Amino acid sequence: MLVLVWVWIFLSVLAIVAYNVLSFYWLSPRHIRRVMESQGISGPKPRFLIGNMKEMSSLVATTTCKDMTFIDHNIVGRIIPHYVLWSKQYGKRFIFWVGSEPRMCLTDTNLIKEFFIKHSNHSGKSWLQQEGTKHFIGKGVLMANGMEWYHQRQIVSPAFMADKLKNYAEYMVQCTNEMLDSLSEALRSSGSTEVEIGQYMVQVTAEIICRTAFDSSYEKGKQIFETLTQLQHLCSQANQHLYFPGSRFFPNKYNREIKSKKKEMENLLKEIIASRKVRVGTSQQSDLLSLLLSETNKSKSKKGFKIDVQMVMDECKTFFFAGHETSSTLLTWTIMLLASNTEWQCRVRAEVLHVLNDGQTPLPEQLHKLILLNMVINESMRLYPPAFPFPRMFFDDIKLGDLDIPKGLSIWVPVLAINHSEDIWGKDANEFKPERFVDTQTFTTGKLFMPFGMGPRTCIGQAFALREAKIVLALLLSRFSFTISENYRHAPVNVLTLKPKYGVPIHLKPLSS
Ligand code: HEM
Repeated sequence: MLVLVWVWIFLSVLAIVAYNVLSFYWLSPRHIRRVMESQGISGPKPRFLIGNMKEMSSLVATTTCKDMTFIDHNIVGRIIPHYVLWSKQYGKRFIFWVGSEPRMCLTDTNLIKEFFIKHSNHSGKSWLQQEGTKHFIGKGVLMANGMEWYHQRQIVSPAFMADKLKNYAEYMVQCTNEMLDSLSEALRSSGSTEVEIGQYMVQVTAEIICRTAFDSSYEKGKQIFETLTQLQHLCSQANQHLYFPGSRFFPNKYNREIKSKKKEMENLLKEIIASRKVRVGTSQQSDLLSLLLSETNKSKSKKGFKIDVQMVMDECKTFFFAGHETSSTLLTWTIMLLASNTEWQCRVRAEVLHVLNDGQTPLPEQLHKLILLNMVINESMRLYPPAFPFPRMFFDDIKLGDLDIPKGLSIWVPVLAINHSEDIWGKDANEFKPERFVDTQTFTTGKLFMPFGMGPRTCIGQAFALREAKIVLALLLSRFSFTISENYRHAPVNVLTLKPKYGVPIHLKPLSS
């Protein structure tokens, strides 16, 4: 009798699992496809489990296998060739499949605004995205959904208030001056004028986030950054197998390595946390880490949300990643643009020297006056957006403009294509022309420009990132002039952020000489 009960339980569990797998991988995608096709929206035919992943990766492999012949900013066909192909075949709104997840491409300005602003409560990061980043940044604010996201955002927001940013500016200046000193030293010791500037930008942004968010030095944070980068690469390789049910449990090379790297990183984070726990409560520190730690000391909040040590670590990983990868990319591309457009470099330098006076210690109120520099930064983010908003999945059936959107469909906004669209920016959309940003009103009205996302989930570090970019660039411009090296190979690639594949070698000349 007992055996029969066990067999019955086993078969019931098996039936539930089978139904869920069937529903997730077949019934629900089929339903979504039917609903969208009935509204005239179609796309390339997906394959079972892998969707259109194979076509996408082979298209990208073909377009990125070679360098571009000259510094051409027309990079849409290189970075998102599938968008170019499918929008021609199926129109601007089309559906493609990442594994079993259907994503609808959306380029219509009004619908994008409606989607990000009005429907953020009904949408969020999908299971596939969360699984893909789980071992790398965990369930921090970037990947959380619903009330979990809301509470986390409330907790970390004070670290990005205006008064905190003012304090951070001092660290930013200090870290930048140290980086510029090490640049001077590198030139002196090597006897060469050439440096790969990207690595200096990675270092300075890492140093800044370590000191401002975690009150730790780069030396301490360095190991974390290295482990995080290794994890990022391992996870992106392992993600190619995520479309198969249960693939994360396979004891393959990636999963084993991911497990051990994750442990290594969390041990490092635990060390930082333990050393800070001693100080929390005794000091007036209000950086990100102390805000998080003081939350762990509280008993349950009103809504039952409690932050534990794992959550603190996930938040730290999120900020280590989000707080420096994007910023270093922005700085590197901007330097590439200024190094290959020396007329603009001279104009911005003249502004910097005029506004900063001694050029050594930019004050927050002076940064607001760097209008030309701001225009250059915007133009850089338009041509080479460092990050794109993640696709968002609808968790309810909703109406978006004229469309009935079924639950389970994700929206993908091709920011790069929008930023390079001739319909929006004019015939010179692929040229470097910072003057298009002279009139800031343009962007609050017609044009869609969203380097930091939009709506309630907009980038929490936007003001931080812009302040940091202005300080680093202003100080660099006030100490050096630079030109692009003949060794520069123009080869943008998308590896979570949009990066120059071989870095950016430039020739530097100290201004005093
Ligand atoms: C040039 C620099 C940066 C760019 C272009 C950028 C861009 C973005 C974008 C597009 C999003 C939205 C993602 C989405 O909608 O899925 C985002 C979110 C986020 N960013 Fe940034 N970011 C930058 C710098 C920073 C910095 C310096 C920090 C922290 C110190 C930061 C922390 C975050 C966090 C925590 C989120 C998640 C917000 C949420 O979901 O509520 N970012 N960023």
